[in-house]
Amino acid sequence: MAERQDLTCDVAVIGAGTAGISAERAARKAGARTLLIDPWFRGTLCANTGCMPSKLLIAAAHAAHAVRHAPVFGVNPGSLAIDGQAVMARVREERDRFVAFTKETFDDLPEGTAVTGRARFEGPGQLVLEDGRRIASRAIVIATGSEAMIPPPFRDLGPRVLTTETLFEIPDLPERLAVIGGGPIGLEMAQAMGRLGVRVTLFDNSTTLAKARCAAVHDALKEAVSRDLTLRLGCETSAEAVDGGIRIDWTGDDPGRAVFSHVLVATGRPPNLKGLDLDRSGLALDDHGTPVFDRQTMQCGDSAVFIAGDADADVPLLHEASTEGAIAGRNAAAFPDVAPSERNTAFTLTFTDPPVASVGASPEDGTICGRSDYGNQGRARTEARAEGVMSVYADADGRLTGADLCCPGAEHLSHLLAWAIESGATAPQILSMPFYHPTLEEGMKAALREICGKTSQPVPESRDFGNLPGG
Ligand SMILES: Cc1cc2nc3c(=O)[nH]c(=O)nc-3n(C[C@H](O)[C@H](O)[C@H](O)COP(=O)(O)OP(=O)(O)OC[C@H]3O[C@@H](n4cnc5c(N)ncnc54)[C@H](O)[C@@H]3O)c2cc1C
Ligand SMILES: NC(=O)c1ccc[n+]([C@@H]2O[C@H](COP(=O)([O-])OP(=O)(O)OC[C@H]3O[C@@H](n4cnc5c(N)ncnc54)[C@H](O)[C@@H]3O)[C@@H](O)[C@H]2O)c1
Repeated sequence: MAERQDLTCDVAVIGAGTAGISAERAARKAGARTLLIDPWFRGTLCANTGCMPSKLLIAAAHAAHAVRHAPVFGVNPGSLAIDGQAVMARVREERDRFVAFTKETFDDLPEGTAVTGRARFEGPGQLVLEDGRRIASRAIVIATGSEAMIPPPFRDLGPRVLTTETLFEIPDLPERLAVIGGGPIGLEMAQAMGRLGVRVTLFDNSTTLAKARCAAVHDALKEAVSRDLTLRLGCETSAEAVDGGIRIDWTGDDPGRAVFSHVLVATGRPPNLKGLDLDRSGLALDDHGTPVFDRQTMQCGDSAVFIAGDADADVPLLHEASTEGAIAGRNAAAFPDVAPSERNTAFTLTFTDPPVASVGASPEDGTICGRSDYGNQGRARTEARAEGVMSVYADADGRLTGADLCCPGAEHLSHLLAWAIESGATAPQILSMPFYHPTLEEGMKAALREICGKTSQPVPESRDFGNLPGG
């Protein structure tokens, strides 16, 4: 039998996804000898089964929608034919390119850094791989990601029940799809499938989609997605495998039953910590079994263990995984000289059409709110996509604190608002910036002026405040 080769390093990173790659890189940059441990090194969740394949499917849906919408402009492209197999083949082909890019990162690692295996805690600060090799390290970063949660009624019903681990592997578009869960995954995939000609019903046991914080934004989102799919909110579902599909029974205002060729379960992604034997780690765990940590240092208590990405269940988003990895890796290398880092303004963006975004503080009592209606906005009208709203929040001095939006261009407008909030800008300061005409950005002016009015902040005198020509 080959002799076991224990491994030694300064920083051991568990998980080679976005957070782990970033942590290893940051620790190495800080001078640490690192190990990056993963059972597969398959590339990141983002590239394989997350952000990128989902956006590829959405891109196909946009193309179908544009063709369907073209007659509004007097452009008649003829009848629309969607080749489901070609749609899915392109998703996989382009996805594989993204995966190959992320895998190139592993080729660039110094010799011996990548360790194939599954790590778990054997004791405080002690890691072991399933083949028995032990890892001696000064610090550890946990970056094991998240996994799809499948509620009991949908378990063990066979391959017709999909998660995003399997959705992008289906050879053809489903005939009739039930989507369980109206969070970002459910909404993005349900609308995309609907636009690609799939009959889609989206079920959520809550009455709020995408955890929307603003009623006007929620109404706009509901109205938009209802054009592409059937929404059933506030209902419980049960499911059974039957000939040719999965039968779903639902409760609620309009209870019923239907058979779907496929079901996509998108009911949340808890952290993937099960196999880590955290009970042996000596770390303080919360009620869900997740290590208690400081989000400015990513340190778990005062231990030499750090956590980053979806594994910490804080903000399961790509840019946060990457930032948290960098903070955790740098601090793991410097341990015990751990330094806090400023975190970015909270920001979520769901890629529906129109997109829905939340930035910064929520519309709490005492916050000033200004609103822009995009239902008649000039540039949006030229493109026959005038709909939705933007709510912008500010403190009593007119300083922007948050925003909720569901309107054309929200993907970009929400970035501008996040940057404005993070730079501490006030409504009058943003109003004195240049606004080109005709643009979707001009639509923001109404909300900003309303904030000026409500906070007695002067609208800049050198700017006209009448209605814009054309909308
Ligand atoms: C369908 C979908 C769409 C998404 N779209 C977006 C989007 O548009 N924008 C956005 O910001 N976010 C999006 N996200 C979220 C984003 O993809 C995640 O927040 C991010 O990829 C998490 O990165 P991570 O490094 O934490 O996890 P991962 O990339 O999953 O990495 C975890 C790694 O840990 C490894 N691992 C697990 N257990 C062990 C162990 N015991 N030992 C060693 N290794 C282990 C795994 O093999 C894996 O490689 C989406 C997610 C999904 C599912
Ligand atoms: N554009 C993006 O940034 C993007 C896109 C996709 C995913 N993500 C990330 O992935 C994470 C996971 O996404 P998600 O949409 O799976 O989770 P989520 O937790 O955000 O939403 C889950 C939804 O499912 C509903 N639900 C839960 N249990 C249910 C049940 N038994 N029956 C019916 N409905 C049920 C919830 O009410 C909720 O609306 C998100 O938190 C997000 O951070 C981000």
